[in-house]
Amino acid sequence: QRPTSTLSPQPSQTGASQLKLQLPLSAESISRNFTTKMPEKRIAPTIESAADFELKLPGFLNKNKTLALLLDYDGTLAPIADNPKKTVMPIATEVILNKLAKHPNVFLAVISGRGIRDVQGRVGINGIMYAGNHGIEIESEDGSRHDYQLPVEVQENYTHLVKELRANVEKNNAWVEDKRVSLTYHYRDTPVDIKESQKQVAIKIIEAHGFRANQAHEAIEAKPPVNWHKGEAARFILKHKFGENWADEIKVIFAGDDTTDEDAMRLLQGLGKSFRISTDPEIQTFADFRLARQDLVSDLLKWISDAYGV
Ligand SMILES: O=P(O)(O)OC[C@H]1O[C@H](O[C@H]2O[C@H](CO)[C@@H](O)[C@H](O)[C@H]2O)[C@H](O)[C@@H](O)[C@@H]1O
Repeated sequence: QRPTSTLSPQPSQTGASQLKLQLPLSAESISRNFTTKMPEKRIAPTIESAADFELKLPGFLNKNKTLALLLDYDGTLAPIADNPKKTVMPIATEVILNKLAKHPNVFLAVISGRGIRDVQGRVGINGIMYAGNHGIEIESEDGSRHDYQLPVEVQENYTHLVKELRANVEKNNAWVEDKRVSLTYHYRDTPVDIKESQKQVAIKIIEAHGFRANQAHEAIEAKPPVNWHKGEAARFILKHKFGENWADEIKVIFAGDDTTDEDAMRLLQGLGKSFRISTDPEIQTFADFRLARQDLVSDLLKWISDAYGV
């Protein structure tokens, strides 16, 4: 039988007595903790071509050092499609990703807002780590699970939330994607003149149930009110795989395109390099770089595979 574990609540949920468990262990990490400024969003330097990766990050990659590559799925590995069932990864991305997954010095994890089985099926690579539902569900390469346990009250509120959204705003071509612990309210095909008002009603219902409403692409992500998100999931994955001092041992790259990816970009600031995919030159982000187009993700992977001799 495969091992399972329940992820422990964070200090903000359990009281200060648990704070000591959060202290980093190495002297280097402790000093980094005290000298690092609070991360702030800003307009990040832009990467606009394949050549920009090495130009703007000279010598960052080193084939003798392990690289943890943490990637979002929708809008990152696969371009945004008008329906979640229609997404596909470009062939170039799929080919390089499969090769990188086999490299002994590359560790690959996909961290998605989708349900975990959904994203696993779409990426289709065995033997890598996956996180679904914005990190609430995590599955290691060997199939062992590390699920964040939602409080019973939150689970009950979730059930009511799905029902109420369906009854009130699942209309005019808008629909609810129920992912068991979080949901996405899709309104792309709602007529323009009622789109905004219907979306605002959906947000009110989500917030009335204590859930967080995050803007996504023609959709609202309703996430449970817990201190667990893609950032905590990324940190858990890195600790689980490489130990407490992961930041001293490995290189980390994260790429994502959405507001929910910003949690990972924020927590990884100064510890790795992150890329926010966005066509908006004014976008404020915690990422180190903005990728001007989704197709630059294939170039990012190519830059990595060249450096690692894949
Ligand atoms: O964290 P991700 O892997 O980026 O997943 C985020 C959400 O992606 C999906 O919705 C988005 O992509 C769809 C397909 O391109 C698009 O039709 C939709 O408008 C986007 O919001 C997915 O349906 C959600 O469950 C994920 O949370």
